[in-house]
This record gives sequence, C-alpha cells and structure tokens, in this order.
Amino acid sequence: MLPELAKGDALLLTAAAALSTHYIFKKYEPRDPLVHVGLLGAPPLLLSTFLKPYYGVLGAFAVTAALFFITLTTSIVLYRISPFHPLAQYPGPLLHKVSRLYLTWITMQGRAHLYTQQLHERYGDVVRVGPNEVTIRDASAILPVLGATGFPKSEAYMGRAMWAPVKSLIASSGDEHQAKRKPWNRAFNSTALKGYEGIISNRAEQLADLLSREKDNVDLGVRFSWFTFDFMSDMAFGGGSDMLTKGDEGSMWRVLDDGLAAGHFFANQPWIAAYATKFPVFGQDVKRMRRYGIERATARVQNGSLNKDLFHYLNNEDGTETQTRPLAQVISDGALAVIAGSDTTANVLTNLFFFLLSEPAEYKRLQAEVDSFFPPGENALDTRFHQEMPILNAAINEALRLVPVVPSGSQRTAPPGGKLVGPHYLPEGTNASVHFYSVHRDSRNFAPHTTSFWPDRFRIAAGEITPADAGIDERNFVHNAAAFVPFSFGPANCVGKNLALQEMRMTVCLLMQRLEMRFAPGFDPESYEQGLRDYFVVKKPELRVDVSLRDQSA
Ligand code: HEM
Repeated sequence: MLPELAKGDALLLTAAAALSTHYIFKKYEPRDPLVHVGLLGAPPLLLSTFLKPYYGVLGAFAVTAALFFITLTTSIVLYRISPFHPLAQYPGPLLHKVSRLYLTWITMQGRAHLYTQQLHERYGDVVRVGPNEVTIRDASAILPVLGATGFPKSEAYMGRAMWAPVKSLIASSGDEHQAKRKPWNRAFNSTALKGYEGIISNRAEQLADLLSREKDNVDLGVRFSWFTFDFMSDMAFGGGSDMLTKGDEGSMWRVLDDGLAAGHFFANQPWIAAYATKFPVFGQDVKRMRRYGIERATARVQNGSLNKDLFHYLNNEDGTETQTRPLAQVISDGALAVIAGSDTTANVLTNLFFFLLSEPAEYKRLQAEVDSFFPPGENALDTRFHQEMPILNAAINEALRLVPVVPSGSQRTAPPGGKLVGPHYLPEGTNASVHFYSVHRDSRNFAPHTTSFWPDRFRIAAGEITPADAGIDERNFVHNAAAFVPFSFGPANCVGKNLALQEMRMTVCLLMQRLEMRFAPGFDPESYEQGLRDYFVVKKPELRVDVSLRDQSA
C-alpha cells in the first residue's frame, strides 16, 4: 500500500523523477530499447498512483505523463543550450545544439557536405552540429583526432551496421582494430598487389570493350560502378559478379546503393538502429547488403579459389598466422571489402572523367602523356610506368581533393578525460569529425584555384614544375600536404589505398589510350557537381558521354 501524498508533493515527485531520468540518460546513454521503455514508461505509470485520488485512474496517468515528459524535455533542452554544457563554448545553430534531428534530415537529403561547409564559413573552424557533436575544418586537428594516439571510432559505425553481431574492421578501434588489420595489411602489400594486376586487367579490358560498343549517351558512372563491383567481387571472393557482361541483373548494385543510404541514416541515429534490430521490418536494405556479403563469402569458402584473392589472406589460407580467425569475422570483412572498395573507386573515376571532360586542355594533356608512355600497340595496363606519370597522378589527386569520396569524414569520440585537438579542447564523449570536404576546399590549405580542377598544384608541390611554369605567382601558391586526406589518416586510414590507386591508374591509361570521350549532347555539366550527394560515401549523378575508338594505327 503506497502512502498518500498531497497533490503538490505528488507533482513535485514526478518532476524530480523526470530530472533523475534525464541524469540517467545523460550519464549512461542506454541503447537497449527495453531499458528505454523501463526508464520512460515506469515512472509516470507508478507515480500516477499518487494522483489517482485527485483525478481518477486515466486523468492521473495523463497528468503524470504530461508533467513527466514536459519536465524531461525542458530539462534536456535547457541543459543543452545552457552555459554549463561541456560544448557551450563552441558556436553553432541553436537547433543543432538542441537536437540532432535537423542535421539528420539534411543528411538524408545527401546535402551534409555542402551544408556543413556553409556552417564552417559562418561559424568558424569548430562548429557544434549536435548536442554532443562537433565538426572541424582545422587541418591541425587531423593528427590528434585520427592519428596513432587519436580518438576511437564513434557509435555511428555500430549504427551503420545495425549493431551487427560481428564488428568489422572499420567499426573497430585501438588494439582490436590493430589485430584485425594485420591480414588486411598482408593482402595489400606490394607482392599481393602484383597478384591482383591480372584481375584488374581483365576487367578493365571488358570495360573498354563495353564502352566502345555502347558508344552513344553512355552513363559512364554506372559503367565504372559495374567495373569496380565486378573487380572487387573477383578480388575479395574470387568472382561471383558479372555486371560488365550481364548488367545489374540481380539489382545488386541497387542493393548496395540503397543499403548505403539506409546505413547512413542509422549511423546518424544509432539509437534508432538499436530499435530497428528488434523489428525485422526495419533496415531491410542494410540487412540485404549484409546478406549479399555473407552469401558471397560462404560460396567462396565452399568453392575455394585459384587466385590469391583477399579472402586468401583474411582466412589465413597463406598460413602466416598461428590462429585462424573465426569465419564470421572473415565473412564480415569480406563483405566490407566489396562495400568499401567498389563505390569509392567508381566515384573517383567518374569525378575524374567529369573534371577532365569539363577542362578539355587537361584532358588533352593527360591523353598526350598516356600516348607518350603507351603509344599504339603498347600495353597501357603495364604498371611499370604508372607511378611515374606526373600528369596522371596529379589529375587523380586533384579529383580526390575536390571531391573526397568520404566528404564528411570519419566520426570519432573523445576519450575519457577529453583531449586537446590543436588549440581546441574536446570534452570526453564528444563526437568529432574532421570535415574532409571543407579542409580540401579551404584556401588556407590549397590556393590558388581552390575550388577548381587544377592538377598543376600537385606537380608544383612535388617540385616537377615551378609556379611560373604553371602561370602563377609563387607568393599565391599554398599547398598544405597534411590537409590532403582523401583516404583518411592514421592507423585506420584506407587499407585499400594502393590498390585503388593502381586500379585507377591502369583503368585511366587504358581508356585514354583506346577511347575518345566527350559529354553527350544535352548533358548539362552544371548539373553534375550539384547532383553529388553525401551518404557517407558520395553518390554520383549521371555522367552521360559519347565514346569513340581512337585510331590505333600509328
Ligand atoms: C579511391 C578509392 C577509395 C577511397 C577514396 C577510399 C577512402 C577511404 C576512407 C576515407 C576511409 C576511412 C573511412 C572511415 O574511417 O570511416 C577508408 C577506409 C577503408 N577502405 Fe577505402 N577508399 C577507397 C578504396 C578502397 C578499396 C579499393 C578498398 C579495398 C578493399 C578499400 C577498403 C577500405 C577498408 C577496409 C577501410 C577500413 C579501414 C580500417 O578501418 O582500418 N578502400 N577508405
């Protein structure tokens, strides 16, 4: 039997319970939906008993629940905008300080890269974009946030994978990450890379044939996507995809694209992902994407492979490690490879061709360089010269600079005790991302022609040409190499970087040697950059081109 309380005392007790609930949520950040139900449902239900004598059963519950939730919400909002909040010193729009919902809405339209860049222009180098979150445009933050002693990965990575039972490499941090990364490093060392050349060559030849057959009004971006997806399937699982000959028959490309967007939503709201895992109807796209990876990896285990593919290393088929890793881990990482390695590389290739076709003089310069290294009859896929081709490498770097394909960066969480990041102190538990897109397009890091495609900046920086050769005044030249991070930075940077560069160099050389391309009639180049979307990885719009074969008889 509960003691009877005066109405005023019962109301006060309810308000106190709401404040305690706020404290518990803030301190422990529970993610389990059952705990949420308990913390939010039990207090109003139980406390309504005290008001029953005054309002009856239903009335008492309505009054208690209203008071409880109004007090809770008010307490949360006031705390978040108050000067007592640990992030109070950082500027940002009021709406973002109160809740992350508005940013999630912007993000789900794929506009986060541009929106965040505008926020930096308005508020400065560190902007508060959520109650507990900042974005950073200061290149001096790259080392302390992403470097060897940097921050661990944020919860966004678990949300993106919908709290998958096995944590993949990309979601891991610290010692766990280091241990998982070992076989990946073996899979991407120079000997292993040599072994993938044949696989790239076969697929690149197929791509060139397809483009030369299709000729008119081809969506080059989609063809690059098919190419990278087929190649990554060969590379990760010893085969299993044939989009370059059959098209996207099983709509796998669609699954991957839709899965990325859905995963991005859950990364933005990891607590919703925790709910979605409890209800099978939610997160279908992410689950289909995961299922695909598991099916491919399982088939690979059953069938084996004649090539030394990525699986060969991940599954310790090379016998280097004393302990073979659990199969579920290998499968999860195999799926990660296809997801991380296809879209990214296809995007860079598409962006590069867009910029080259928009700047015909740059296109011709690169073509001339390819012709000088690989005259007709020479094998443009031969990797011997690729790393020494200055114009090729400068053009690829410039495409990576203008559109880093992970534009909004890799979100991390400040460790216990907080940490100084350059001149900025980030309190414990703050989610922080270095905004690669803004850093790459900051004139303090790259000038002149900061927002234009100007590959010469990389040639000047490498000492291959002088500023005067490139027609600019030396005093205007700024090149901050430490601010160029398209593959991220530190121990969790892109493990596939060298493979991606090799794949892109080979493909560009072959296509440039063999084909001539121009924008298709009616294609509006203006629409391309505006159409780029940020769903963690960039999603590209159509790039329509006409293709013809070059004269190879010289
Ligand atoms: C031009 C193409 C590529 C770009 C620009 C790129 C960029 C990136 C970036 C920015 C990250 C960090 C993501 C984060 O911290 O959340 C990353 C991670 C990763 N990338 Fe790439 N990537 C490319 C191609 C590839 C390829 C071909 C593979 C091959 C499998 C690959 C595999 C991975 C993996 C496994 C990670 C996670 C590494 C870790 O956490 O240790 N990437 N990539």
